[in-house]
Amino acid sequence: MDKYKGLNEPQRTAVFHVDGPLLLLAGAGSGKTRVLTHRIAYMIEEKGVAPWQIMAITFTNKAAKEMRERVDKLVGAAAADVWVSTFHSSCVRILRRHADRVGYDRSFTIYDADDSKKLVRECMKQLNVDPKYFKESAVLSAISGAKNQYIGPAQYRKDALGDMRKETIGKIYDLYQQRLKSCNVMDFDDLLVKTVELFVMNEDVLAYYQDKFRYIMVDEYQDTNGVQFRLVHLLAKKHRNLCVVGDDDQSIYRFRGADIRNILDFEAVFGNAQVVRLEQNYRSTRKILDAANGVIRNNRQRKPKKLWTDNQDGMDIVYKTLYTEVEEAAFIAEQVAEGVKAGRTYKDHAVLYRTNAQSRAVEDSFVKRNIPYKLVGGVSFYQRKEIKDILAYMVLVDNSADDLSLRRIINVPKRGIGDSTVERIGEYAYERGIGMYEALGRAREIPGIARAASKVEQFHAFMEKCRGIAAQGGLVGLVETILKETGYEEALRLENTPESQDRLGNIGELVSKMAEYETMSEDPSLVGFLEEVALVAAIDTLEGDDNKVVLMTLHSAKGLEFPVVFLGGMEDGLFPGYMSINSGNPEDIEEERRLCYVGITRAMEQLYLLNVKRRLVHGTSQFNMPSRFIREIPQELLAVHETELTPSIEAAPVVGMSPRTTGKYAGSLYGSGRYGAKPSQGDSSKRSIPGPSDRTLEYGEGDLVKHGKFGVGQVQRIEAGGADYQVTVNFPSHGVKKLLSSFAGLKKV
Ligand SMILES: Nc1ncnc2c1ncn2[C@@H]1O[C@H](COP(=O)(O)OP(=O)(O)OP(=O)(O)O)[C@@H](O)[C@H]1O
Ligand SMILES: [Mg+2]
Repeated sequence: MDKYKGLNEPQRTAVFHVDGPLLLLAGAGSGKTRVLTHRIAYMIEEKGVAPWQIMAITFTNKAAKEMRERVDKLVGAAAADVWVSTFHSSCVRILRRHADRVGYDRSFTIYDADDSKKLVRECMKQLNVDPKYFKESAVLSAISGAKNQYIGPAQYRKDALGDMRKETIGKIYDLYQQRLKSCNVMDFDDLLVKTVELFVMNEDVLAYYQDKFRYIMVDEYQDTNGVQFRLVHLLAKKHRNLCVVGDDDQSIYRFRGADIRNILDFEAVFGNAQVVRLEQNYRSTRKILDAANGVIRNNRQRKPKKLWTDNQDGMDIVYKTLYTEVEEAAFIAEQVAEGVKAGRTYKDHAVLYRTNAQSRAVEDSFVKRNIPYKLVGGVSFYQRKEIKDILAYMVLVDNSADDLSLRRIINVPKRGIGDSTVERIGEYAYERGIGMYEALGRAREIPGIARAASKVEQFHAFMEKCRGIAAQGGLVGLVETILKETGYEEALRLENTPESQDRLGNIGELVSKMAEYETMSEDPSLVGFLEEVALVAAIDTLEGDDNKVVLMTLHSAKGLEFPVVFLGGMEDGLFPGYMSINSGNPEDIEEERRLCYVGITRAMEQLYLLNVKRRLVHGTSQFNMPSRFIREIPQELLAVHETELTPSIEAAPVVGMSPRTTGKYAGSLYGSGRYGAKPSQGDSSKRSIPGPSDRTLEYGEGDLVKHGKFGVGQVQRIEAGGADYQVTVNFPSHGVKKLLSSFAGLKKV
């Protein structure tokens, strides 16, 4: 039972409560996820629960991977059969076995958002819906919203009666769903919807899984939506051994249908639930935690709670205003470089932002300074054109009913099959109720494509050949055939531009991934590979062992932690965004505030809050006020920098910086010596202090210094003490130390 010594009392209560419903409701960094992993260990080792009877669901693939690793470490090989996965991958696993029970072939394909959008576009075209009035993305998000609430097309159309706009969307939804089904394709939301449908319609299947998964755990439960709730409820209602874990203050996916009531109503839905609250935060320094508490307490819609910590006060939170986003980015790069010089690793640092577009400037500055970084989200690897092209070939080999993939590549690279030919093939197939691929085999019969018929036949023959190769296994062989015989690779090589080189590099990466998949997986198959690819959420590109700075949106940072966190763009209009400021709905600001709370609580030791006076957004300058969330942080927690403040930002507890023209831009936040440790200190220009023995120190109050034993710390006070200086330094890992400068060997970092 030694394993459980590292848990506090309420954590242990939660770990040892195995039977019956359990709600673990607690703030950020209080060890919720840690409880889950220990609970799995406890059930297997102490309660004799079979690993395959345990299902643990997390929100992102990255979180699932991390949980898997932690469980493996705690339990060892015995844990291999525990299902640790996201909702989506659990559903895929279930549907691969039973999709026929909901009218799909088990080899169904999975569409990503981009594919779905294309299909919506096609449906709109077929229904003559004017894209001027209906944006695909809006239609798709309405469809997705409906699916998240488990509302099917029929129900949607019924509810829409009388609302013209909704009626139209209902029609599109209906056709979209038909088209998906006829191509044997599911979109991301369908994975959940169809699994729920499977259980609702097939009692035997449900009973099987209810008995299989006797113990169910869900992390980040505050962000579950309607269909996810149904799924969990169906699975758990027989044995009622359900443990959900979450924090209402971290509910940030309302826009994707997350329903905070799922967690707030848990006790009502599952009677006799044990409720455990955790209040001690183990992740962050006290200052960081106080800042987070300062922000979140402004939300009205929350269960009051207060997190405390035994951790050190830690360093002041750095708040800095720069002039442009380019300077903001340069500043971040500078700080990372300094941190690394002082002994941190790159991956200790994370840059979090509200919108993906903000990453661009940061990336540029990192490239300039040779700082390795990893972008999570944005245009992920699998969204790149060349990757999607090659994968479309492979999807078509796997599932010839997938018309969308066929359309994508029938003339890529160009092989003389024009748009009108493709349309004719589509019409021909549609009239006969067959797939386009089947129609290719009858090219000669298709009216109006006479000249292209032989090209179509050639393409068909080539695809047949590929299917032959695939049937014999050999993924790499298949992809190489595609790359060579279609001329795809050659065309890029001839183009010989930096972009085409880049694309070739990406393709090379894809081939290596396939090779790796083939050697690593127990039972490699084309469909298995494609599944893995389809499930790679953006977050997956974040591999633990890569020593790189992580750049990602606040949304994808949920559940993660980093020693140093930069929150850029702390501006009203960006964070919180204009939409939420102007919506008139206070809930929108509250959601943004929760996101801010999530962001702050990712930081373990050091937090930077940054904003700029002028930001280029879509090519136009925006002049934003500092984010209201900054004002909500107790001012004494912020490191203030004396500077020539402009009147517009003086009102906020702001640190500005002098314009670039007046001198060197603050090379280091502390390094320029113009920062005081406390705002109250007023003048903090302590570039160097003349000392008793006429020596000068290279650091001033507020500076970061490195000590041989204690690591990096922040200078709080420097006092002249006879022949030497007494320097008070706050080391996050060792607390506040008073040192004599001549002995301490402190180096400014
Ligand atoms: N009892 C404990 N003793 C020491 N460290 C702990 C304890 N509980 C949790 N921790 C550590 O605190 C950090 C936060 O834990 P964890 O990630 O489980 O929190 P969480 O509540 O899931 O946070 P979030 O709300 O952000 O998901 C981790 O580094 C974890 O190892
Ligand atoms: Mg967690």
